Amino acid sequence: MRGLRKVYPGNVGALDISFTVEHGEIFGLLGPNGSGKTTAVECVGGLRRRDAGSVDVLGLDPADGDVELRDVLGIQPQDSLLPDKLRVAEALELYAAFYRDPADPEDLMERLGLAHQRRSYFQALSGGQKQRLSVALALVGRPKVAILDELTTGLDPRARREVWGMLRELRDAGTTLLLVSHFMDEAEHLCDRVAVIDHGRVVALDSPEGLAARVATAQTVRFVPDRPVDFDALRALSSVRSVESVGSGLIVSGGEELITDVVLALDRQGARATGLRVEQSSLEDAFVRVVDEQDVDGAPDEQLARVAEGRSRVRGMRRPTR
Ligand SMILES: Nc1ncnc2c1ncn2[C@@H]1O[C@H](COP(=O)(O)OP(=O)(O)OP(=O)(O)O)[C@@H](O)[C@H]1O
Repeated sequence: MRGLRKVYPGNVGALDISFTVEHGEIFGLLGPNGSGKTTAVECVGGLRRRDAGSVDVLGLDPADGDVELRDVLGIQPQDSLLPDKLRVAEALELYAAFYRDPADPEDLMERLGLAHQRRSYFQALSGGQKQRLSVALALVGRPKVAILDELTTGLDPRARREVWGMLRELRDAGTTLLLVSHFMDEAEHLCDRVAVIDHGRVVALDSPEGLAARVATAQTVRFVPDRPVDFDALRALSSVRSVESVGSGLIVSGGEELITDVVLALDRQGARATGLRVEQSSLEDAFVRVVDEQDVDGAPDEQLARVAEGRSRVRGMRRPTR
C-alpha cells in the first residue's frame, strides 16, 4: 500500500497510509478507534474504493474487482451479518462453493470449536460463536492472503489462544495475514510486524519487540522478602526510582539494571525475594506512548522542527500535517 487516501467528510479516514506486508508474514494494524485501520484493510480487500494511492495484492489491484483476487483473498469483515435462518454448516458450505479448492468445512468447524453448533441458526449463536464463524468464513477458501478485522473480539481466552495457534499454523504454511486488532497481547503473541495508525497515517512500524523496546527502560519488580528489609538501602540504588510497600510485599520500579541491583542488595541484607515477578514495559505502553506523542507533540511546525532535529522518538513517524 502506497499513499492510500480515502477521505470521508470531516477530513477523516485514511489520509496517507503506506506499508508493505511480506509474503508469509502476520502483519498487524493497531491504532485508536477511528484511526483508519478498517478503511485501510477494506481498501486492500476491495470492499472500499480509495480516492488516491496504490494497493497491490499479489500483483493485483483490488480496485479492479478481479475475480482472480477473490480466489486468493479471504476477508473477515468487522461486522459479519448472515441471514438469521442460515445454519453454521450451511454458511460454510455455501462459502466453500465460491472457491476452487476450499478447505473442508467439517475440519474448520472442528478447529474453531463450532462442531456442536453445526446445525444452529446464525441468529441463535452467541457473539463469540458468530465471531468464530466469521473467522472460519474468511479461511474457508484457503486464501493466500487473509484479512482479519478484530478477529478475536468477543472470544473467550481459550478460544483466542486456539485461533492464534491456528493462524500461526496458517502463516507457517505460507498464508499471509493482515490483522486489525485492539489487543496488544494478540499483536505481541501473533504479529511479526505491526504498523500503528493514528489520524489516518502510519506513525510507527516495527516488530512488536522493537516497538516495546522504545519504552523498555522502565521495569517493575514485585516480590515478598523473606525477612524485613531496609527500604532506604533499596532506594539508594542508582537503578531504583521508587519503592512501595503493599501488604507483605514490595513493588520496586526503576531502570534497566533494576533486577540485578535489587537481588544483590537483598542478598547483602541476607534476604531473599520470594514470588518475584518482573513486569517489563510492554507493547501496550509503547502503543500509548506513540499515540500520545502524536497528540501532545504540538503544532505541525514544532513537530517538523523536532523531526528535522532528530528529536522524535518515533521511528517511521511521518511528517504530521493535521
Ligand atoms: N462509510 C463511512 N462514512 C463516513 N465516515 C466514515 C465511514 N467509514 C469510516 N468513517 C470514518 O473514518 C474514520 C476511520 O474509520 P475506520 O473505521 O477506518 O477506523 P478504525 O481505525 O477501523 O476504527 P475502530 O478501531 O473503531 O474500528 C472514522 O472517523 C470514521 O468515523
